[in-house]
Amino acid sequence: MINPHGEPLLSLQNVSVHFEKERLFGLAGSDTVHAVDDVSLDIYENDVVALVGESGCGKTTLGKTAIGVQRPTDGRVLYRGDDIWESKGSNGLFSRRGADGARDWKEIRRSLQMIHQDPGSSLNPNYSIESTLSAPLEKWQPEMSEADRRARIYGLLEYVGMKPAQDYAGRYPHQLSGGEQQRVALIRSLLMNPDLILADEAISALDVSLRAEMMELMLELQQQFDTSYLFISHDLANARHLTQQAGGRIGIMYLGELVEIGTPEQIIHNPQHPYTKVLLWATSDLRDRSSGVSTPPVRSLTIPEPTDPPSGCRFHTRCLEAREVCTQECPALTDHDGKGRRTACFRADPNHEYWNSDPLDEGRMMNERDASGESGHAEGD
Ligand SMILES: Nc1ncnc2c1ncn2[C@@H]1O[C@H](COP(=O)(O)OP(=O)(O)OP(=O)(O)O)[C@@H](O)[C@H]1O
Repeated sequence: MINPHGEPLLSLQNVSVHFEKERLFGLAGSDTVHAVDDVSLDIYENDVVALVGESGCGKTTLGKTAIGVQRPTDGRVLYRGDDIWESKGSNGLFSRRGADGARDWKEIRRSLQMIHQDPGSSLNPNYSIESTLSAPLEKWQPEMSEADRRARIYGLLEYVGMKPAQDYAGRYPHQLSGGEQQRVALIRSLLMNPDLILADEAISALDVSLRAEMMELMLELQQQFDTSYLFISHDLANARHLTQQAGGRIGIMYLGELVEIGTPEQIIHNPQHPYTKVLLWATSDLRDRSSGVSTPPVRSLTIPEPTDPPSGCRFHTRCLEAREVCTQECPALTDHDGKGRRTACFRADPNHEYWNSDPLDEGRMMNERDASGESGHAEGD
């Protein structure tokens, strides 16, 4: 899928999302949160893309922007070539198939679905499982008879291991385990016949033993329903598990930016971006124990605030490899070796002036940190 053919299903073009945040302690004015900055990403039919990064790096905001739930402050999101915000209308409240032929927003909405970390909160507690699963079929396949609908729902419940289906169909969400609720949420999304499902930390709340099972199920159902997944996780090991089997890609985010994207093979076994190496170090299942490195490969544990991202490469304040040029210039996400993987780091370019740049002036860095009051937060806060 790294060199996919055909038009992208979804194309994020230079997408930024900024939020205005009131200042604390009654201070006048607001700060701008750079939740997502200048991200471009194409997602194809039957694609699987996993976004990974530490808490607050913008994964959810980017995912919601991809499915049209969050409006970008800059850039465009195209669904099969149509700008989804033009289809949605300027106030985001109405749908239309305009004179200019813009695609119907309702069609886009159905095509881009989401499952959450907590399925309990997205399943209506007053509806039985059968009613919950009937609703999308009644809406999108109104010609289907009641008997066929029931057969379809029972068939899927059995397929995901909820047997006897008749018993489960009559239950209410609170009568299911977390894993069962998540399977129902997945089936409900799939019954909308979507092109893409945003799975935002969809397996994080499950017991470790159930996570692999849920990922297998997602992949099996992907084949049946012909859908793509945008999978959000803070866990690189889960992202690898899912993308490896699906021939997908892992995208690494740092402070609102996509800093590296490639196949799981490229990201796990040959990472180019220093931040990807930090994530690998922090993932006990993937850490290279033979390296004997017992401390994280970073200069500083402090993660800068998204209201005040560092100049140049945003990772330079923590990067062990940073040089002076990294404090001034922002590296573009680039395919440096023509193998499809893109990295936003000067070190991936053997001809970049980085290699002649001076080492970082530690004294100046310290002064800058002091001057800014070291406003960031430490990893794990
Ligand atoms: N509606 C909002 N208003 C203001 N700031 C927001 C809003 N939504 C998100 N943010 C901020 O944007 C940044 C990115 O948040 P986001 O939830 O996208 O990150 P994330 O990587 O998904 O984090 P997590 O893994 O903790 O869910 C954070 O600093 C967050 O506080």
